[in-house]
Amino acid sequence: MQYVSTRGDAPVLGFSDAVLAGLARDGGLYVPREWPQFSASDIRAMRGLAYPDLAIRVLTPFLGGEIAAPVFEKLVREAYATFRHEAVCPLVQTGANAFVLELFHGPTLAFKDVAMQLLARLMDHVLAERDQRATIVGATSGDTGGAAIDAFAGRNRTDIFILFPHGKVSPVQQRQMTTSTAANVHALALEGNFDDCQGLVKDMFNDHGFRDRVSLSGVNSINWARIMAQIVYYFSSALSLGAPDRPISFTVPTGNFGDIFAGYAAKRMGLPIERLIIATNDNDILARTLASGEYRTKGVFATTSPSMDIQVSSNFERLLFEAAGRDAATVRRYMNGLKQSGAFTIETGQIASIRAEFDAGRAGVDEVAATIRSTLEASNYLLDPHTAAAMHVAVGKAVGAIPMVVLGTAHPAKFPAAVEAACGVSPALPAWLGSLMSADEKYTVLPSDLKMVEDYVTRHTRAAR
Ligand SMILES: Cc1ncc(COP(=O)(O)O)c(C=O)c1O
Ligand SMILES: N[C@@H](CCOP(=O)(O)O)C(=O)O
Repeated sequence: MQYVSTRGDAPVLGFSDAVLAGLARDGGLYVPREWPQFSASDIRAMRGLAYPDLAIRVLTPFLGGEIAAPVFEKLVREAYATFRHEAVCPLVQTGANAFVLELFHGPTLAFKDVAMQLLARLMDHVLAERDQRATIVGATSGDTGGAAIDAFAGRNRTDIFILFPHGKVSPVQQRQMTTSTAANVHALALEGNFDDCQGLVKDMFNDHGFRDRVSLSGVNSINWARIMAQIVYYFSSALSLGAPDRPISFTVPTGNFGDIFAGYAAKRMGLPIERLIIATNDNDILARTLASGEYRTKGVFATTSPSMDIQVSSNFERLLFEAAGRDAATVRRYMNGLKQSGAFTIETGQIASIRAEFDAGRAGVDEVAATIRSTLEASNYLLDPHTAAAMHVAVGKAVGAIPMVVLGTAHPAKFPAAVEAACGVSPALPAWLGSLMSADEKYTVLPSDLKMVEDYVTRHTRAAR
């Protein structure tokens, strides 16, 4: 398997190089040259597999033979042994034909753990084989940072720098980043919002001198391996509900479009998915884009679902590449428009092809709170605000007998204030995270300034040449 850039002007890479590359050198995102295919009988044969075995089956075609089967199996088993639920990603019924796919049983209580635990092990393996080190720089609106720090803490071949928007993440999210005692972990509170953090990370990748000097790698969903690992739970949940003999729809709380793009990938690989529904909060750029065909950024609003407070939705570029028939020139034109004027208009045929697969809806802060309350009353099920945004959208989009799976992307205890304000119940952190809120915090506040962040990284990484 080879990986090509959505902007068509970067080297074509094999799997291991794509894992280390993060962003392509032309500013684009890597995608597999073709989608592995599973027939209905291949999918039927996956029924009953334990999650790690399913992951091995679904993901092996992406490796292109670069990682020996016993090694990959060991990495996968170790990654999912960190989860505290036997099913890894269990499916819970919350209504007639309505389900929540719980993705928050990993070490940091968010869906990011599913991919990050595997990615850290894959990177370590590739770096060890090459006897190299890497500097990881990541941006977070709250959950990626904690998951990445947990997965990479103490790893000898990587130093990790996480940029989070100062004062704009929940206290639990912040402490998951700032209480690590590992010497290779650096939490950086940036004066700005998530889009500023993500913009700086991309600028660092596009500064090739810096990139090469520190052997830069990325752990955001710009890294193909993040998306890849997230494909598996679309298969596991659909199989539980009768795939491939029954189509399933998914509603996904969406920010950077990584999670829902993994669903699109699963569909392209043969999984019978009826609709992929994008749920946004008040930062509704994707819902507006689907309605109007124009992608137009406006300011970021702070909401009770802070991890979705995003305007520049990185992985939408991967979808545009597919919708444009993999024409990199079209993607470059759109991305230039975004850079120059904060907007671009999607060609008519392309937006029609996106609408054929996707639907979208928005949940405002009051609707999120009302959904937390009503779901608790009706189903005795406590939602976090991100999952609640998706639940609100899903209710309006459910169609007849087709099961609707809402992706449960975070544990409610990560957002106790918003949950308590909505329904009066303050969810407690699991006992094994008990010391989190009293541990000492360590982080550095930096302005949203490329040079200052690059200088900080250069001074603190062990990978600088
Ligand atoms: C809890 C939670 N839900 C939803 C999202 C949105 O996911 P994505 O960025 O993959 O669209 C995020 C952040 O990524 C998140 O942390
Ligand atoms: N919501 C995310 C933002 C970064 O997304 P990623 O999937 O690209 O890492 C977060 O919680 O940090």
